[in-house]
Amino acid sequence: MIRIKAHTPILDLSLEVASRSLVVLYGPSGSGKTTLLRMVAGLARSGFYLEVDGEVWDDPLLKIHRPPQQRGIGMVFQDYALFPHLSVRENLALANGSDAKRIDYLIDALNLAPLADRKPARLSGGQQQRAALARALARRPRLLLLDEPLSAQDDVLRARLQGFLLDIHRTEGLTTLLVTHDRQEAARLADTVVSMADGRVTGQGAPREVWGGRGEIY
Ligand SMILES: Nc1ncnc2c1ncn2[C@@H]1O[C@H](COP(=O)(O)OP(=O)(O)OP(=O)(O)O)[C@@H](O)[C@H]1O
Repeated sequence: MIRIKAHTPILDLSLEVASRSLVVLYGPSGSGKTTLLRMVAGLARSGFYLEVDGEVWDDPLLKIHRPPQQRGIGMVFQDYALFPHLSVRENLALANGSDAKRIDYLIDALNLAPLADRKPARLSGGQQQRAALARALARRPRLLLLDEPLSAQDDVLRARLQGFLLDIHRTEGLTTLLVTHDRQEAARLADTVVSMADGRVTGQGAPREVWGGRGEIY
């Protein structure tokens, strides 16, 4: 279970989601989705309590703050944050240099094989996004934090990568928090949708509970 209670000027919410579930954060621009992911990642420090599987990661009263590198997370934020002086393969190796098989698997699964020796500046936006996703997975995280991870992909690749994400989420027993603005993507991927507006949670449940029907656009 992930439990978070935030009382900040930007976020005012109390949220519980099950471990090993794929949680989609859904809401208008500025509703606080990225801020919530940054809190779980350990990139924000004050005004919230966070507990993951019974371990307290942030508690302002007890002055507890677990550093990001000790959280077992893989993350893709909107700036990708790839190291510019390293090739795709070297970026992945920095995350998990001891597991070449894992790196080869991810390079292949994310359609990066012909690009593995290129530096980020010589990649398209969609290719950089896939490299960032590969790097997030390279370190075998237990918690995956994805801020619109497929937004720069074409429709065909996007559908295939949704399948890949679902598959790796399930087979590796990950807990995944994913932001998307695409309701069909949310309906396909989510065990649970958390809808947000103005820094608050406005709904939580399976896609059909939150949106009705089969969770599709209507
Ligand atoms: N560094 C910051 N300093 C002050 N306010 C910020 C900062 N970053 C974000 N905000 C504000 O916090 C609120 C939530 O922003 P956040 O980026 O979490 O929204 P979001 O739901 O992820 O939006 P989007 O869908 O556009 O990415 C917004 O009102 C935004 O203006």
